[in-house]
Amino acid sequence: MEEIGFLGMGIMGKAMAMNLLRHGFKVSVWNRTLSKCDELKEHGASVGESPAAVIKKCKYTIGMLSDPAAALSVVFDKDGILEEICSGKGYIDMSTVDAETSSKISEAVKKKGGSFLEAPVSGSKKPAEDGQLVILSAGDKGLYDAILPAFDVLGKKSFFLGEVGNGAKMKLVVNMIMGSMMNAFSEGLVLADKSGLSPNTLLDVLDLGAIANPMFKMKGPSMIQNSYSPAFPLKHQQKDMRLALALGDENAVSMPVAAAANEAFKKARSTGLGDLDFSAVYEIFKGTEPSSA
Ligand SMILES: NC(=O)C1=CN([C@@H]2O[C@H](COP(=O)(O)OP(=O)(O)OC[C@H]3O[C@@H](n4cnc5c(N)ncnc54)[C@H](OP(=O)(O)O)[C@@H]3O)[C@@H](O)[C@H]2O)C=CC1
Ligand SMILES: O=CC(=O)O
Repeated sequence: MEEIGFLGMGIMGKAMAMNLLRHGFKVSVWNRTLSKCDELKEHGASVGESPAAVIKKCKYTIGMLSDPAAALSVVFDKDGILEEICSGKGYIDMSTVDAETSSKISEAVKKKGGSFLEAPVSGSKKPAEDGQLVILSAGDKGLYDAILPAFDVLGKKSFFLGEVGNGAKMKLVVNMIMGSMMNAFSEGLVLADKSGLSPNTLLDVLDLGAIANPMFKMKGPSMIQNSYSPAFPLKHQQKDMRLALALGDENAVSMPVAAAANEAFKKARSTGLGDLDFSAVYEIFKGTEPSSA
């Protein structure tokens, strides 16, 4: 396949670009903080000086940016994607954003003759490293078909969900559920501890029953040790709760559980936990500050 552009070398983007390199793809990368491209360069990537430069060089470019503001910035700002996107080129935004942001980008790219696919992912740092993401794409079907060889490396399953916005909405619903679960899990760990039970035994019991899941299994032991090295930063989980609640507003869906979870994530952010893993919301329920990160 032709050289693939990759914008955004954060936790996810770096792992995904590395994975493409490992599988023999030629990759051209860009990151706002340029030094984060160094490791990729050592592994054979070329480095572009701007999003526009990467788009100019590559037929297909992937973006993995933090939030709607960042996703819009790489498209619309100076030296952004719109300066070079044209007929025959495609942009694939894998960031988690709302449907409105995605539609804005899609319209602008299409107006320049380019094609657009949104493709947010489910799965965190480790699945990104291992090529085990779940890819939730929507938009241009031709672009989806063309980029599938790369998706097959990045993910274990790719969905095509139809018109732009459907991928974004699906991702927000999934993360709304995940954020709410993390809150219930944290409350349960505190309740076990305060009522004289062993949180470790709780993990064993949970893992054998109907609500066993990879998230409890993976995050539980480190949470009990107050260890929150970021795989999925808490500030991004709170962004996803906020965007999911807005989707609930638009559709008049009452979401009291998600609203309460959002408050806990907001509180965690306000106490300086935003850059830690989203499981650090546990500290809010314990009513303590983390002793280690
Ligand atoms: N981490 C995870 O487990 C998962 C994350 N996601 C989603 O993927 C996306 C990326 O997440 P993750 O990699 O964890 O996030 P990080 O915070 O690690 O990385 C964010 C990236 O966005 C860039 N960025 C931020 N603001 C701007 C801006 N204004 N202009 C240009 N670039 C900008 C950062 O650049 P710089 O280095 O210069 O700050 C960095 O490359 C998010 O939408 C997140 O919700 C989805 C699934 C899992
Ligand atoms: O968006 C986060 C994830 O783990 O999926």
